Formats: sequence, structure tokens, C-alpha cells
Amino acid sequence: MKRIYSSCLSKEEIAEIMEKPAFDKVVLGAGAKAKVKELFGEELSAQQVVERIVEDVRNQGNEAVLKYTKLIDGANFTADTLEVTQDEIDSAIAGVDKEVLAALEAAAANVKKFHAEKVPESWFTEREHGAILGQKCTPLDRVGIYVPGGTAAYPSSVLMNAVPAAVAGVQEIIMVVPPDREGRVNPYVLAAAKLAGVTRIFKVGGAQAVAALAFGTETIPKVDKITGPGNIFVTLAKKAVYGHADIDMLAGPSEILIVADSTADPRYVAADMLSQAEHDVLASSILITDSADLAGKVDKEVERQLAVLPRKDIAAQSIEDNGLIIITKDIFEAIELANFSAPEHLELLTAEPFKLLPYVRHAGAIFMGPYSPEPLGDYFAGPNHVLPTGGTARFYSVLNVETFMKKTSVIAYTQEALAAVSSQVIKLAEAEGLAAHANAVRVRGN
Ligand SMILES: NC(=O)c1ccc[n+]([C@@H]2O[C@H](COP(=O)([O-])OP(=O)(O)OC[C@H]3O[C@@H](n4cnc5c(N)ncnc54)[C@H](O)[C@@H]3O)[C@@H](O)[C@H]2O)c1
Ligand SMILES: N[C@H](CO)Cc1c[nH]c[nH+]1
Ligand SMILES: [Zn+2]
Repeated sequence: MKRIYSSCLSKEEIAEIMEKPAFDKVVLGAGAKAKVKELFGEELSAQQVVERIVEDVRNQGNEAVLKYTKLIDGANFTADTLEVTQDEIDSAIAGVDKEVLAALEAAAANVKKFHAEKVPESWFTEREHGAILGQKCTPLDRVGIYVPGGTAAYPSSVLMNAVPAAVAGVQEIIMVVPPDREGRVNPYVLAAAKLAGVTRIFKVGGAQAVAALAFGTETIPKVDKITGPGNIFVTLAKKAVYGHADIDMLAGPSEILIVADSTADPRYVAADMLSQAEHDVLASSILITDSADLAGKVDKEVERQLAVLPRKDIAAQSIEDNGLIIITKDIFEAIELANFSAPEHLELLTAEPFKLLPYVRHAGAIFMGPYSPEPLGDYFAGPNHVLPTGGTARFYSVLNVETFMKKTSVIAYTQEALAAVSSQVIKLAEAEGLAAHANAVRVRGN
């Protein structure tokens, strides 16, 4: 874990340390690099791997999807066995732990309640001379949801994608999820899909899944929009196919940034940092504090808690590569740096977090005070856990019902309303040199 003091560096130097590389410039760690070499027979960047996979799926459809699923994930399918069957779903559900199922149901209810709170509605307004203007809100017809499944299974991500899609009124929800080497999908993922109303499920992950959804294959239907989180390969693939289908955002490797003062409990800070570090070696965990005492304690706590984590490899690597503690002169400087970072998750572990909230400008989700740990939002509270990463919280929003809807303008003028403005419309059309535009108004006799 790196540790820096803001008083020893200029703002530019701190910014450089905190700045995340653009997604297409992300450098893979040694393990992932070696895996790419083994799979593709040459050294390629993540961007090059994704370009190759996306192009192949676009040109070869199923053939490429099956080839990459076998090559990368080790699962052997035919076009006929790529889709999860009803029998697979039923037997998965029959075998799951009933307490976990009950927790999933409770989580789904919370997610639904939160997302149903503000569903965008069509609206109309009247103007002079009986003109009516408005905006029509329409759910998308068919969406593709990506559910990650490389290092862990994510039934919670099924709910976070599919529940808002269903609340929006999307008719067809197509889910993709990586299979294990035997070609199976985690049973809780299937149970969550049934709970949330997913229409069809395909056992394919990574860039090949995203490309299949964007272009369609002989088996996998082309969708209008692709949503959901994933690792660097998934995120780059979403970026690459944007325009063939819409995407929700770039929701890549997880991030947590904690702004804490001397009142924070170092055990909580360390636990929350590790909670995101365990997602991915590329995940990032940052503490920014005005208390040098807290910084020292958190550093030690992270080591202590890491030592007893059952699956510590990923978290340890992530903390080593992307763990950072910054000690600032005051808490406002900490917030300034947090805004610069625009993290996926921001925790405010300070005496009065609501006093700081107005100063926060860029974060995917904000967790307030000692009893709102980030994993509460991952699983249960109700707000969505699909969030922008890599600094893109500066301009992307959290996944929500609106993500699954589009807005269309409605313009309904009467003859009198048109007559009242026609000379001005004609003038503007003529100023642009567009005579046919002007004529379309003039021909109506005004
Ligand atoms: N931002 C968010 O909202 C959010 C939410 C949940 C999870 N996440 C992130 O999702 C990610 C989940 O990652 P994951 O790996 O467990 O699952 P994943 O499903 O995202 O990725 C697994 C797939 O990646 C592909 N892949 C793996 N190594 C490859 C290689 N060397 N070359 C080509 N393709 C390769 C494989 O096809 C595999 O199916 C983590 O980074 C986690 O932090 C983000
Ligand atoms: N923290 C992840 C978002 O970055 C979401 C998640 C799902 N399961 C556990 N965590
Ligand atoms: Zn998480």
C-alpha cells in the first residue's frame, strides 16, 4: 500500500498519483499478461484482445462465441447448448440454500421498492393557441444484461440489472453470464434470474458475450442496450460495441475511496477497503484522511485483516498495486481529492458526514457514516450497485430505471399556433439556407 502526505507534494503530483489510466490504456498485471500469452500465443494488451474477440464475433457469430468460450473459459458448448434450459433453472433452484434464497428475495424486494419510487413518466404541457408539447417515455424493447462470473458469482448483479429493467417495462431481458469449466452457471445466479423476471439466459461471458449481444448471432439475439458490470475485458468490449447497441456506462473493476477523520474506526476503514479489493487485482482502495494517526492504524489493520481472509490472493495483490493512503491538511482537502478521483464508491466516515455531502460532486454512490458499509449497498439497501468506474462518475450516473427507457419529443401545434410563429421559423430556415424547410411552413398557408 502506498502512503503519501499532501503537504509534501503539489496538487499536480497528487493528481498524477491518483489518476486512473483510461480503460484502453490499462496495463494487465503479471498473471493476466501470462494468461493472455498462453491463450493467444502472443503478448497483447487487454484492448487488443478485446478488438480481436469483438471483430471475430461480429464476423463469425456463434462459431467465434463457441471458440472463445472454450479457449478462455474452458467450457465446451454447441449452438444448441449455449442457452440455459428451464430444467437447469428448476433443478438449480431446488438445490439452493433456502435462507440464501430468502435473503435474495428480500434484497430483490428492496431493489424493486427503491427503483419503483421514481419511474419516468410521459408528460405533456399546453402552450399558446392550443399547442401541446410533451415527452413520451418508452421502455426499450430488448436489453442484454451482463452478469459477471469470473472470480466470483454475482446473483446480486442479476437483481441490480434485471429488476430496474422489469420496473421500466422492458419486454425481453436477455442475460449473459460466464459458465464454469464444466459449462454450469452458479445456481444462485439462476435463482436470482427467475426472481427478477429474466427472459432468456446464455452461458457466455467476457468480450465474446458483449459482442454477441451487440451484433446478434445465430443463437443469441441482438439487443438494443447492454448493461451491467464486468472486468476490464467486459468493460472494453462495451466501449467497443457502443453505437451498435447502447450501453449503460463503463462499470469496470471496483473502487472504494474513503474520506475519514480521527473519529473513524480503523477496523471499519480497513474492512471496507478490503471489501472492494477482493473483487479484482485491478480494483482500487483509497483512504484519504486528515488524521496521520488513523492512517497508521488503518495500514496495520489492512495487513491484519488480510492475513485472515480466506481468499486473500486477489485482495492482497489489489492492495499492493492499487492501495493508497493520503494524509491531507484538513477534511476539505480530502473531499477535493475525492472529487478529483470521482470514485465508484465514496464512504464518508467522519463525525458529521451530512455536512460534507454538499461538497461532494463526483462519485457513483455515497455511503454515509459508520453504519452504511459499502457491501450494504452491494447487496441489500435498494439503490443500484452497477456504478461508473475509472473516473467516469464525473459524467455517468448509477444504473436506474431511466437507463432502460428512452424519451421521445411530442409536438402538436394547431393552425393558429403555427400561424403565430411561422414568419420566425421561415426566417431561421432561410438564414440556414434551407429553402425546403421554409417552404414546409409556408405551404401551410401562414
Ligand atoms: N462497477 C461495477 O458496478 C461493478 C459491479 C460488480 C462487479 N464489478 C467488477 O466486475 C468484475 C468481475 O470480474 P470477473 O473477472 O470476476 O468476471 P467477468 O464476468 O467480468 O469476467 C470474466 C470473463 O472475462 C473473460 N476473461 C478473463 N480473462 C481473460 C483473458 N485473459 N483474455 C480474454 N478474456 C478474459 C472471460 O471470458 C470470462 O468469462 C470485477 O472487476 C469487479 O470489480 C464491477
Ligand atoms: N462492489 C461491486 C460493485 O463494484 C458489487 C458487488 C456485487 N457483489 C459484491 N459486490
Ligand atoms: Zn462488492
